[in-house]
Amino acid sequence: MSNLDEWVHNANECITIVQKNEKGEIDCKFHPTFTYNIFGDSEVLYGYKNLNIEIQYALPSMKPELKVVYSDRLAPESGVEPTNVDETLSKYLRDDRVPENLKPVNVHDIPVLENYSFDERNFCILKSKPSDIGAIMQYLQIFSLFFIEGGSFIDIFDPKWTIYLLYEINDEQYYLRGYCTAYNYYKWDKTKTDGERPRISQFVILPPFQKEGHGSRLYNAIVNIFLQDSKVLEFSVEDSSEAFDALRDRCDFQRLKSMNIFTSPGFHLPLSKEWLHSQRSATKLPPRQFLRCCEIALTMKLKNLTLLERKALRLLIKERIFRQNLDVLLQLDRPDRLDKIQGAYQNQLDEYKKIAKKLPKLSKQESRKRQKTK
Ligand SMILES: CC(=O)SCCNC(=O)CCNC(=O)[C@H](O)C(C)(C)COP(=O)(O)OP(=O)(O)OC[C@H]1O[C@@H](n2cnc3c(N)ncnc32)[C@H](O)[C@@H]1OP(=O)(O)O
Repeated sequence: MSNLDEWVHNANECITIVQKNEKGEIDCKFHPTFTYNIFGDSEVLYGYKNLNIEIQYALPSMKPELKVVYSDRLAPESGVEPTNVDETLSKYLRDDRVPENLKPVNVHDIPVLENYSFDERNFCILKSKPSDIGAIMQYLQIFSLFFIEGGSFIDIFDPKWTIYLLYEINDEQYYLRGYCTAYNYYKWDKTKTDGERPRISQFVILPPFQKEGHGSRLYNAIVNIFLQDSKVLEFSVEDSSEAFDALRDRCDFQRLKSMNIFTSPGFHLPLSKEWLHSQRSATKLPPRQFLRCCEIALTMKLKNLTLLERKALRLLIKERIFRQNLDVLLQLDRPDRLDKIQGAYQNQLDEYKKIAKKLPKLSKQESRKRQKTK
């Protein structure tokens, strides 16, 4: 047998996802980020030389065609069973809980939430129940495995799911650029019996189109829907990733800024529980995310804070760190616990300073110096 490395391949590098338009022209090509759900934790494929796997998606139906090409395959006498690429991958290419031969979806019929242009290209965000677009959803599910760590298939027939699709429109053809699913939980409230708490579950912008602002556009369009819907009392995010956290912080901070939260009369240290409660409910953010945005804004004002205000900010952040890590911290003796909290506080402050560098500066009014008292 020749060099062993020739027969072993990283699945993420071997697989290429290709989108083709209705004329069969290539729209874009990219690799998956994760394949551990499909091929196991090592994401390794064995037993082929020069292995090349293409999953070709036909737009707009997203019907996939799998093409596996290699120059040589290990013979049975070698004692090594080559990975059954075709069979293993095919199980995930289509959600087999969806009946076959569903009526094709006409993308033009999906309700439009928003249109926008970027770089002289046109985009639209569509909103649908996944079951209404089952013919597309059956093939889209694998993208959550490919791009979200811990991603999984959703039950498209559960009416509590909503899907938001992002398409680029060119010559009246629709090109998929990303999507987001959200699940509608019930939220109890004294004043409302039909309160809802949607949770953003899967959020993907296809790799060639990341870092162009589409993720922020899609997130803001979805949040605007939540803000306009009187039934929605709060919205949250399921198992976020580092990149999505960054996007969320940036978008939430800017929205709160434009809602004048940081110029509200009660926005001063120490923050009162009443102020936090009254202001947060209008933003529909979960308490932790609302507080995080406030802490970022206060960190941006750090230079203008008095010693007492700085102490109040330190206590605010440390108290939150303590509450969030109660179980672990209570197991430490007092000096170690204080040390850990101080370290976590310092890291948090450094993180906020990094985030703040990418945010628009606070206006003079927002970051005004404390009025000197005589
Ligand atoms: C709930 C969940 O599903 S968590 C999992 C989230 N999904 C994933 O992790 C899957 C893989 N990743 C993705 O799908 C995407 O990277 C996302 C969703 C995380 C982000 O989407 P994007 O479209 O890249 O976001 P967006 O473009 O708005 O912002 C990303 C960065 O690009 C920058 N950017 C935005 N527009 C431009 C532009 N025109 N030129 C250059 N940079 C830009 C932003 O400032 C931001 O910078 P930062 O990373 O330094 O903060």
